[in-house]
Amino acid sequence: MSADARIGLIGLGTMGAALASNIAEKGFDIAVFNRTTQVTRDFAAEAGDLGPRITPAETLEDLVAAIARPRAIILMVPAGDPVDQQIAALTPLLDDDDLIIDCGNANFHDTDRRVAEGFGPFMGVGVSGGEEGARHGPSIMAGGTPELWARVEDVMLAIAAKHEGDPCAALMGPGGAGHFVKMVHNGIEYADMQMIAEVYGILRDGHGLDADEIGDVFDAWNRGPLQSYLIEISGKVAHARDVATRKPLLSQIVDAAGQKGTGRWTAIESQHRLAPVPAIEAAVVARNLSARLEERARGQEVFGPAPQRFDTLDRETLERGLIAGKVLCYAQGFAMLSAATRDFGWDLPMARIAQIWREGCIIRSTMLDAMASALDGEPGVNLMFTDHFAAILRDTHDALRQVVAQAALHGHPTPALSSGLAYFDAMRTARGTADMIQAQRDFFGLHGFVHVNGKADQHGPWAKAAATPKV
Ligand SMILES: NC(=O)C1=CN([C@@H]2O[C@H](COP(=O)(O)OP(=O)(O)OC[C@H]3O[C@@H](n4cnc5c(N)ncnc54)[C@H](OP(=O)(O)O)[C@@H]3O)[C@@H](O)[C@H]2O)C=CC1
Ligand SMILES: O=C(CO)[C@H](O)[C@H](O)COP(=O)(O)O
Repeated sequence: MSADARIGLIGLGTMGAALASNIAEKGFDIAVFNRTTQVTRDFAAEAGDLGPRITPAETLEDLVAAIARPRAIILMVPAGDPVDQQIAALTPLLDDDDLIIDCGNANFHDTDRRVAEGFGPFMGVGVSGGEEGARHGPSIMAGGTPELWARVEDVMLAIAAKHEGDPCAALMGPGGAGHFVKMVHNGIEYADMQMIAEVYGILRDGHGLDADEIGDVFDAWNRGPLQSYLIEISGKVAHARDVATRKPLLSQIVDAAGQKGTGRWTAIESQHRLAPVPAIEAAVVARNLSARLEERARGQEVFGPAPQRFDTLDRETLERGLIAGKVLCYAQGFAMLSAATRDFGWDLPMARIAQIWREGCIIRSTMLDAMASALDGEPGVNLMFTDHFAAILRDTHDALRQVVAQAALHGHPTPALSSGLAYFDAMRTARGTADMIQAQRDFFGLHGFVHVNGKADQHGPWAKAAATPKV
């Protein structure tokens, strides 16, 4: 076997097979390996014109032998133990300077740990865009040193999606930075999807539209300010038919959402970073709640069905409410990235992140161009406060309020939209209600508070009595 492949790839599943084909199509020779050998054989057999650029390997030894030194090997296997298992199996076969690149959705803490373990050069790279993105151009969020990035940058830029010729691939920072950015990307994805699902519920159960009519609404919105991949595919799925029954496909799908963890990790990590992302948290909770099918059915028996028909919201208000919600999803996500820059000593390229999300990834949206511009001069700013998005929110927050209020009055759960609105209102309330929290904490625990006169560690009149030991 000649050792001339530019790169290797392990894991020919949905993403790995597409990524390997993309790499070969861009002119790089690639060696591939899959745990189940038949998958490797089938992949090679179906490679067509790309066949000459693909070396199928049936053992890890053959894979390693087929790659030019210093080697670079992509892992595209499920996050967690499979990655550690592959690293353990590969490491004894590799030279000291061979590079392993985990392109799956790893938890960034695992990526940091793997780098710290020092088994050899290692990068954690977030790849977004699903199968189609991986095949024809994903958005790539790389983590690692500039030296390691330089070794694979040509491949990554070649296979990435392009926005007006600009590759949607960049180095985010060291260690787990790439996987952190991908995690937050997925958090925004969860919140955006949940808001769309909530509006879908209002159109279906509130306005009584059928699936095709709902599809038409999303199609129309995709020609306006909401234009984005998720709105586009929402229109397509609404129009789709179930192959077996010819009924609208949506009506044949059990409404229990799956999840692999990235949204949950975003919500958990946001708490550690003290970076509020309530719309993302609400979206994770909504997925968890959706899975409680039996309890929800019981609740309907006990209380009667919640969502009622209503016609007190017009389509334009719904669209404008969703625009406000969408801006708030991204604002929360970018604020979390900003907190990570602060906490981890990273220098996440905020504007560049918005740029590389403009194509290829699941949360691509026409809004990202303006987000990139807004973050360019002021990377740490909350997008809510930038001229462009403040103007949009001034124009649309009332619509979001109408959507949330009307939905609540008519029994439609809108956790993500409601959380987005509460975030907006909290973030524009200079004098909130935490004075009560601080006084309560001081009352029962003598935790102290800051007085408005500037003095810290102050106590209420109860302090002396509370401090006196009981006899
Ligand atoms: N699907 C998507 O839209 C996206 C997925 N990702 C991430 O990409 C990664 C791969 O996902 P995807 O392609 O969808 O997954 P698939 O389930 O389609 O494929 C998984 C691949 O990993 C291999 N594999 C599974 N377990 C092991 C193991 N213990 N050791 C070695 N190989 C193993 C499988 O081999 P075998 O054939 O033997 O089972 C298969 O090739 C995940 O981290 C996922 O989160 C990232 C972006 C988008
Ligand atoms: O990373 C992705 C897209 O960006 C994957 O599609 C991921 O699997 C989506 O997350 P989940 O399965 O939790 O919905």
